[in-house]
Amino acid sequence: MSATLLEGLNPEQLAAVTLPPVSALILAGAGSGKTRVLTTRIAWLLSTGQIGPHGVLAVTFTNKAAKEMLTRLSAQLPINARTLWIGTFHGLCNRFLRLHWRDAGLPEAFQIMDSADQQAAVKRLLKALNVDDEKYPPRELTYYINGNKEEGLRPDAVAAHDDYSRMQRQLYEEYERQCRREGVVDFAELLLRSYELLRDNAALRGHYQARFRHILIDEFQDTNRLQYQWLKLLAGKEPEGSAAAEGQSAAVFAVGDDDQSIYAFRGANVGNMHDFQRDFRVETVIRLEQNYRSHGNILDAANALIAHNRSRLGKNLWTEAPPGEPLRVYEAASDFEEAGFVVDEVKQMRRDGQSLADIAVLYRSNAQSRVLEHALFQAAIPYRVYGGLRFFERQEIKHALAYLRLLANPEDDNALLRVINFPARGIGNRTLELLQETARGTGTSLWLAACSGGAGRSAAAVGRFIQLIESMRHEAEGLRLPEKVLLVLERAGLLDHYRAEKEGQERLENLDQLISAAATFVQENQDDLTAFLAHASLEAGEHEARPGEDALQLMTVHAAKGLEFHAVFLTGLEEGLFPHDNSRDDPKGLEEERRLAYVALTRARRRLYLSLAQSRMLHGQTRLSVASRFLDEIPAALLKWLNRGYAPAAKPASTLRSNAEQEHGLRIGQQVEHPKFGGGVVVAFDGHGNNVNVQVNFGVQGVKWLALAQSRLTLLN
Ligand SMILES: Nc1ncnc2c1ncn2[C@@H]1O[C@H](COP(=O)(O)OP(=O)(O)OP(=O)(O)O)[C@@H](O)[C@H]1O
Ligand SMILES: [Mg+2]
Repeated sequence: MSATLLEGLNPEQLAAVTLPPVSALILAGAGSGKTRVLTTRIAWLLSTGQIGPHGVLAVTFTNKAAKEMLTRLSAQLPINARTLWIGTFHGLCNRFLRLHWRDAGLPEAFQIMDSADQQAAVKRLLKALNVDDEKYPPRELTYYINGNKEEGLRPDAVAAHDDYSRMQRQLYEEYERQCRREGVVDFAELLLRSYELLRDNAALRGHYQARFRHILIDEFQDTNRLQYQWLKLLAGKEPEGSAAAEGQSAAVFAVGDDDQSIYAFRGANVGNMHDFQRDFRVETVIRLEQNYRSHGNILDAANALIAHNRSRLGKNLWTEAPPGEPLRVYEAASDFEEAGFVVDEVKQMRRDGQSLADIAVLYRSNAQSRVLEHALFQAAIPYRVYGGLRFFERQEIKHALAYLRLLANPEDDNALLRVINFPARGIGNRTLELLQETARGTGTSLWLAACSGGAGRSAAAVGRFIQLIESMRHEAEGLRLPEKVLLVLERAGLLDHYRAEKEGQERLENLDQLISAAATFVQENQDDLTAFLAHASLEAGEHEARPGEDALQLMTVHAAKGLEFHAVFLTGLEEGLFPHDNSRDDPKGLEEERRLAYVALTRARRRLYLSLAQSRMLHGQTRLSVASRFLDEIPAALLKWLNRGYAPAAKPASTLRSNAEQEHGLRIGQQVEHPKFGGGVVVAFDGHGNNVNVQVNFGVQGVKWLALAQSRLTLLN
């Protein structure tokens, strides 16, 4: 059995798969067979009877990778896949805590909070304690809590040197109390709690150390400190100096590529690769240098790109495969045209018999998917957004659409239920039940029930919500569709809400894309809210790939790690987008962006498209952009420009531009300052010359039309 398992492996791979039970590091570039070696080693250990399924623990980076590994193993071997501990760090910790909830001090049915839940919990806490959330912004506090947990620090171990940090520490403590009371754990807690349980419970630790004799970890370069500490405990390397643990530690088989470390921004510590060699006295470091995935030109491009990074462990990848075709570069006039290009090429490949599932469209930021999805929708090409949601299914988009639906029709119960308490305004479940009862009793909508004052104790809060919707409806009259969208985002408090969230940046970018979607809709169709809402529902559901249906794969570059496809489109290769604005001025950040680009290029087996757009719609407006430096870092001989130097579109795609914009630099979404009304955002303007009128949303001060010449407005950005 093991002979066929090992067939086709190259000598280094074979050596790695059949290593004796010692700790080892497999350091190798993309597509060199790391994941394959890891899976094959598990199969080899099992099939040669060196260990039973219960003795293996393997960590993957995604749930999908875990599932694939399990499927492959149970196809190869007569084993019950469920006995194998294969999963992500979070998945494995969850499994561990479910088994030992009592020892871990958790309720049996503890619930897991995702990051949005956690943020909401922190906000609730601040409110309950009457803490000023401007002084202690929820986002910052959540970051503080998670950061400490990832360092393994409980409140009593956190250093605090002034009043502010003492308060933070106290809030951390209160937050923990609240979680305990409610029986919930956040992501960081899953890990920390598992770690502490192993650390403090000698019997359990002994049991698991004796059990898991082989621990294997894929994508080791992206583990964080706490994950590494947890591994050390599990493998019997902790506590330090404990003689009992020495000599019987598990064999840890770590597989990684420093060039693909792309989660430093979330605390991943590539230094773990170095520490691992020291802590586990690793004597065997195996390098795999043959790439089996990509054609030569693709590999050469990736190698050349990553060579621009300074901090590397250094390795060189080669392939026996032929050079193949050059990389195809397409410079589009606009993001719409870029999407059109992707659609045309996908159609052609489909005609040539290529399955859609083996084609991936990659982008740096989630919000970029909107334009691509729109083009695919129009071309009726089924697609799936991998590792994320389709644009119109994203939480923030659904919230914004629900407000818009209420503007169009306040008696839309679903929309009302979605946002009556989002952002939180103190309207609880009991109030909603009461409203629903009233509505049922009188056979009316929730809106009418709410208007009739049937809201019990929270009547005032409900009243304010009704007022909010009414005033938005009033203000929206006569506004253009994209302006209506912006008005809703501002007035309903969605922008403020997500600005305060730790991971809110991506959601803000998506909301921004909703304004752009509205602007496009007006251009292509009509300026009508109801029609736009219908369009959004259709696009959300219509061409959704059915389970099992062949579908194009859309995803962020982060989500593509470890995967491979026949053909890959890497889109949006523009300065500011990729490399991302956030990292351009920071050399470390730039190197991480380059590693990310390296991950993207190395996903392709045979065909790689690189595309960029000279203009892109942001905030409902067209912005011009410059080609990404990464394109210059790939040798020109490997690139085939399909249309170099394409002239920008003669007319900007946005209809929001007007004379005023040129003369006064005004634009929708612009921040302004007024001596009397304070800070505001431009929502509309018209007229020209000396007669420009501008409409500004001053938040609590209301939305006002001002004559620009006399307004004493300062334009801020
Ligand atoms: N010895 C081999 N012979 C033929 N194909 C191989 C061999 N080793 C690996 N492959 C194939 O090469 C491709 C890349 O392998 P794999 O995904 O394991 O690489 P990896 O190093 O894990 O890549 P990444 O760094 O992107 O995660 C897969 O299709 C795999 O089946
Ligand atoms: Mg891999």
